[in-house]
Amino acid sequence: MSAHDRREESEQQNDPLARERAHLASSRAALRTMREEVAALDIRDVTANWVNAEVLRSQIDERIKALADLAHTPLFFGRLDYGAGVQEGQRFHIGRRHVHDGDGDPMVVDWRAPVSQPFYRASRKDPQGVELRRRFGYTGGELTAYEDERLGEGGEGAEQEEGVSRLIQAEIERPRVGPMRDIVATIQPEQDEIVRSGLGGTVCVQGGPGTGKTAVGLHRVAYLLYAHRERLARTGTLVVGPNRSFLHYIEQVLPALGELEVGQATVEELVAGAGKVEVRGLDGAAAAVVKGDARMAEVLRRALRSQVAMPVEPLVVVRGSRRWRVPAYEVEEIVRELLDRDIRYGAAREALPQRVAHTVLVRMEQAGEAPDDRVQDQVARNAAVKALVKAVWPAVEPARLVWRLLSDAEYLAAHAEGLLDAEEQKAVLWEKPPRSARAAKWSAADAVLVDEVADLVERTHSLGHVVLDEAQDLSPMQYRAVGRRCSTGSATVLGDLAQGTTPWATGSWSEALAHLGKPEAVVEELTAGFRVPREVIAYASRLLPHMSPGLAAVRSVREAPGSLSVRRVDGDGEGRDVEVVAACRESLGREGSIGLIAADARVPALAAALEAAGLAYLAPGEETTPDVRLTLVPASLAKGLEYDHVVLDEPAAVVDGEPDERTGLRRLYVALTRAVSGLVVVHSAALPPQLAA
Ligand SMILES: Nc1ncnc2c1ncn2[C@@H]1O[C@H](COP(=O)(O)OP(=O)(O)OP(=O)(O)O)[C@@H](O)[C@H]1O
Repeated sequence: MSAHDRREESEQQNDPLARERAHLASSRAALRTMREEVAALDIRDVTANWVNAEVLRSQIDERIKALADLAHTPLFFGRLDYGAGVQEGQRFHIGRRHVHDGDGDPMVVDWRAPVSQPFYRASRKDPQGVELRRRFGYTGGELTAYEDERLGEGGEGAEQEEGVSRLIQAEIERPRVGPMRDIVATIQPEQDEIVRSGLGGTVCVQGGPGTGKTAVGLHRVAYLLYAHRERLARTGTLVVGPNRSFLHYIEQVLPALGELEVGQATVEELVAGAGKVEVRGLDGAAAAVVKGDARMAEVLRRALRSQVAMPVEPLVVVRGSRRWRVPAYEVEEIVRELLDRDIRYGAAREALPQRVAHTVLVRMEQAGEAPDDRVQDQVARNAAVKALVKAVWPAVEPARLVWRLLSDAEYLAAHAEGLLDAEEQKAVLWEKPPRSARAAKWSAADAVLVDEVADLVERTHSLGHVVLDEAQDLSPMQYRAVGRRCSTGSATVLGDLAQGTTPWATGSWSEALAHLGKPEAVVEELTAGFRVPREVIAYASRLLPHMSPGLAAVRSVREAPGSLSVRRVDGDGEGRDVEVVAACRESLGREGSIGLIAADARVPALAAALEAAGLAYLAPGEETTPDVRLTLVPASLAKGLEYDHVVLDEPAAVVDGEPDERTGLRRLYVALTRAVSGLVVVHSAALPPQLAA
């Protein structure tokens, strides 16, 4: 060892930060070795078969990808030193993935491993065997700080009674560029309980804006994939979000956690794929409300069952010189029995010929013949039996059935009797019925109806786990559509009743969960707000009693003095637009992302104003870059998104852009709660009185 090395070693021993940096460096080296080992695997030794080799190769490629060392995601973010107990004297560095040294000893443990759990849960009251918890701070990939909490007896440290620690605060306020990031280093105890809850049960999370619902849902998927990797690899997992721009915003979180296999879709995409109808039409609110109502499920069920017609003539099967006759009432018995059983229309249709053939077989036996199974199959395929099935239990094309219901007033009336009143029936009927199912301009709600019928005909494939975000906005029929995609699995349902902005938005989680088919799900509440500073959330919460009475305001963990500014511009709108552009420019003088949120109808005018001022801007879902950090956001797309700084244009226009006041106020509430560091409200019209109060 050189004198220089010796000096370095002794400095490290005295300097904890230097020691941690050294551990980081050796962990990275170990990760590199792990990657090289995988890359060097010679698959010729293990498989001679070409197909197997291809499969193995792609698995190895995946593994290499998963072992990548990402420059901007620190390899570990925390450390636990256990005191007395099962893990006595053990020390673990906690990170996004497991890293081990040449002897197989862990250098970094995965945050999802059981030994990591106390990192998120232990407190001074309940240390869970932990002596010391250390959190690391990074600047541009460099380990630059740490924060200690001594949880053992008489301990002291960074833990605070109120609010969150300094590092967490800094993490939340770290300027945003690009898509949503993970929160793995700073998951809070109440969030962790949800993240680590078991795969078997469905969890529903109610939480105000910025309480971390989306973050928690995504981390739960990552956790479940770790804890039940094989099972979920077989059954699949899916994240359902409200629109594409939202899905783009969250799409990097799971890959950053090493999970590359999770699907993402909007409800519309889910059902359009299955029902094979393309959504090209729009419904008025009245039609959409009825089409989304759960009573429609019964209308569809009745219509489908009405396709089954009782036989009127006996079945006559000719085989060789003999004729076998089954009277109509006997066939009817079989049909009724199939109708009574809880099986899909399609499955019953497949079972019918075998059942009928069986009665023929019984007759043959009674006549002294000794037919075997092959004979039953032959009879089932006999032309007379086929013709009977076609007449009695016809094949159904789901889109055609829905087309007929929405086109034919009498047909609808026959199946909606006692379920939908005359006005409701009128609301769903097409004014000008398309000539065929193919020619129909299906709406989003129609596609859900087709999907429901498709499921009645043939069971929808169920995934192992589905995360449903912004769930408050789904209609009962949409809940059913999502529910059948996790009928044998479980779900994480995330939402905020106060942010419901559809005419059918759910009023209670128990109702929503019943439609989803998970009435036994537990409803958890998140109450601590991470995104929005205290001053801003207090301002937005003025709306709560007017739009969602009974819901408690979010308790923000962050104080950011000066984070709210409300600017009134006298005179016409031109002055206001100038002020809006000025506010955007001012925000651009700070670090991070900027969202200009405005009523949808105001977007074109503001786009023109930004262009005239030479300010480049993006649409929601387009990734911010260091060069273009401003996004022009129509209020209807703001849900779920966030920006470091928000400029909110004309609150009254946001409220007026909605069909009713309650929806308008909720839309405004969403817009007011997108800011992490600062909100500037610019208006020339009077503020809505509920906000001005
Ligand atoms: N424990 C945490 N540590 C650090 N940041 C957090 C934590 N929890 C939440 N956040 C941050 O707070 C912000 C809001 O989180 P998220 O978008 O998940 O909230 P939400 O409840 O889904 O909000 P909304 O109702 O508005 O959709 C995000 O930037 C998220 O990273």
